[in-house]
Amino acid sequence: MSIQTSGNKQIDYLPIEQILRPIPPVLDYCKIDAMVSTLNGVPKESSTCKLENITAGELPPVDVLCVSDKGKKYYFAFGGCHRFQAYEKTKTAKVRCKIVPCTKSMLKIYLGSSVDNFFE
Ligand SMILES: Nc1ncnc2c1ncn2[C@@H]1O[C@H](COP(=O)(O)OP(=O)(O)OP(=O)(O)O)[C@@H](O)[C@H]1O
Repeated sequence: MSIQTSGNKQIDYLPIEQILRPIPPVLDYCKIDAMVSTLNGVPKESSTCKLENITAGELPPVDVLCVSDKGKKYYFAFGGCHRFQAYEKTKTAKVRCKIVPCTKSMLKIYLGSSVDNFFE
């Protein structure tokens, strides 16, 4: 659970290819393998999660920022790099998310002037 979404109980499922990930991941492959095992229904703890906190078959939702621009919605994730890898490895088409409404100028805090490269 994150500070941004602790009060948001709604879970959404977004197609993985619709989520933009501007920051290159730094990966712990043991963690990805443990998450794959959890998604496959065999809960396995990792460096950031104890077995008793795991639900077999699913991973905690990823926070996704949603920006509307010129009638189109754009989705950005700045975290969740291990969960995305686990979803790709298990060929899971939809990512379990918590969606946070955001504006282009808020996004600029993270992306600087390169923010415009992400919009049509
Ligand atoms: N093997 C696992 N099975 C189920 N849940 C896990 C497992 N490992 C970690 N988690 C949970 O997944 C969430 C994300 O973990 P973690 O932050 O380590 O990875 P991440 O997907 O790279 O996210 P971020 O980049 O935002 O840190 C946490 O709530 C953590 O408790």
